[in-house]
Formats: sequence, structure tokens, C-alpha cells
Amino acid sequence: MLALGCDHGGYPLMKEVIKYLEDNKIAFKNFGTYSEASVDYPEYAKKVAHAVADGECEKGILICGTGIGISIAANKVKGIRCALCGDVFSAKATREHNDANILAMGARVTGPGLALEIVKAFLETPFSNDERHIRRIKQIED
Ligand SMILES: O=C(CO)[C@H](O)[C@H](O)[C@H](O)COP(=O)(O)O
Repeated sequence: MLALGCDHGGYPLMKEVIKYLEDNKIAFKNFGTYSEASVDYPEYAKKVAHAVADGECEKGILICGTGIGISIAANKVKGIRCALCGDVFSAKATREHNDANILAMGARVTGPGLALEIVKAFLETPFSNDERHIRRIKQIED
């Protein structure tokens, strides 16, 4: 199960992501927001980060205007490795190297075509399980 969250700035892109997930029969739980009315992104980062950290959801996707504020907020939650990605290479690398459990994107930065390629790479790339990456992730946790 995938946890979704966005603010008003991320909402237009989140609609595209939801359509992609539905078309590909990928299960998700949407924590909002549900319109372009102005809201505060930390609230949605917190909901999604806790859903992932507590094991309710396996991974998450967070979207705000730039992806910056919402990723900063998500990374305050213990156990969360939220990666802001604006390209496919980074999305793949953060799964392989960092075992990132939340993808953040910026709807005012990344267009929908590229964003959906980033989502696909993030969801389909497994963690490498390489010893050096496990060691570094452990160092982050410590
Ligand atoms: O946190 C952000 C900046 O890193 C996000 O882009 C927000 O979506 C943005 O700050 C919202 O801005 P607005 O002027 O309130 O629409």
C-alpha cells in the first residue's frame, strides 16, 4: 500500500499521479489535501510519514510546489528516508542506494510526463541490499 499526500501546490500533479496508480492498479491511501485551497504542507508530510514509519503503508509519495518543504518535514519522522527527485536517475539511485521509503516531487518544478516516469522508477526499483549501502543507512539511523 502506498501513502499519498500533498499540499495545494502539489494537488494538480497528485491528480495525475492518482490516475497513473489507478490505471496501473496500484493500491494507495490518500491522506489529502483534496483541492487547491491553501493548506500547510507539514500536516500532510506528517500523516504520510507516520503511515510509512508505523508500517501501515510500505512507501509514500509527497508533492508540494517545490517538493522541498514537504520532504524536509517528512524527514523529521524517525525511520523516514524521503528523497526529493526531479529526474529518473535519482529516483532509481535513491531506491538502490538509500532504500528511500518516500518520494517527494515539486509540482511547480517537474512536469507530469517526467513525474510519472519518476514515480514508475521509484516504485519498480528494489533496494540493492548491498553491504555498503546497508552500513550507510544504519549510520543515518544511528
Ligand atoms: O514548501 C514549499 C516550498 O519549498 C512548497 O513549494 C509549498 O508548496 C509552497 O511554499 C506553497 O506556497 P504558496 O505561496 O502558499 O502557494
